[in-house]
Amino acid sequence: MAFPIIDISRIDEPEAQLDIAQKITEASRTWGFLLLKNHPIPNQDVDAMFQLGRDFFSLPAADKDAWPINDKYMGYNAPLSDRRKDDKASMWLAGKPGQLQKSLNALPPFWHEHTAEVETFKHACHELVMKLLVCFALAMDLPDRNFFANAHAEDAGNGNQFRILKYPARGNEPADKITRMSPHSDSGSVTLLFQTCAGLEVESPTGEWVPAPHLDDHILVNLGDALAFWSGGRLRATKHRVTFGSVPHDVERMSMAYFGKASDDTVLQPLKKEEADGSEKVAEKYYANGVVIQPGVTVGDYLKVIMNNIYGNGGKQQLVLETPKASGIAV
Ligand SMILES: O=C(O)CCC(=O)C(=O)O
Ligand SMILES: [Fe+2]
Repeated sequence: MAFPIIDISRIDEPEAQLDIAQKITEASRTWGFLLLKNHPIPNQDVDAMFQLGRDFFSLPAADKDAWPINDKYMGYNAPLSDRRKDDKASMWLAGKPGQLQKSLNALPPFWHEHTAEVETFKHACHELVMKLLVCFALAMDLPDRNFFANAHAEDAGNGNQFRILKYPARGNEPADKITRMSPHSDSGSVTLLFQTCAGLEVESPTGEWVPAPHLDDHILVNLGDALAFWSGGRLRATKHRVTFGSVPHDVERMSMAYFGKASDDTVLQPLKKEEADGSEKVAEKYYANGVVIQPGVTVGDYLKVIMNNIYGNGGKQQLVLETPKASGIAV
């Protein structure tokens, strides 16, 4: 089954929308990953954001290290600090619109004069996430096309997350000795992923690791566990990882991820799924990244546990070396 590539140039046209929605939703059910072609985010804005990231990461450590990622997903994540093994650095710029300018003390000074640019880019990403959420509801024939989108207001709670990543060139290290990004599924709803070159691998519908294609000017989309659970299994949160097997040893890789998530007070009650015999089945439990999600949990509570697993208590940069046994989630 070929990796899905979907042209969304006509996504706003009523005559074309249902067909595009069905293609996107089918790809999200089978692969949980797809490439968007002819999307509305200007390529020069993507390039400009990558350039900001490049300029920032090339600063001396002293200009970055004093602003580690906080529990609002803002700040810098130095190389090898995620679970002390992934060889990448990242900069988190989360929050609802306007929040970056209000949180300057959490951000390295480099970003202080770029908050407006980042906010504009995040807003464009969010608009696209909303369109995709409408597509899912349309293709699932839900009574309200905004069923998912309404829970994803851009200015709700702590807002959405945006992350710029840099994976250094691997130099003389053997490609298979380095973990770039450990296998994981994303935790929220819809992730938009921009990349400067290949390197991402995803679990195919038949369970093998396969490279996600890298095509200029396309956006990769994948789904997170909260939405997969909520959809009652109609959407798949696919495991993915980053290796450098397919990237020349002297090439660094950058990526940017916009993580659209439902507002923290959203209660996850999985949609019922009709079985072949006409009976209705509801998912009772769902395992994701060492955490159990059960019906009735809120997105906020669930994400808190995930954050804790990756970054330690309250996101205060106390690292946990082992993922704790599934616990803590209020169910
Ligand atoms: O760098 C990439 O391509 C993947 C990033 C990713 O999976 C993540 O940030 O969750
Ligand atoms: Fe991811």
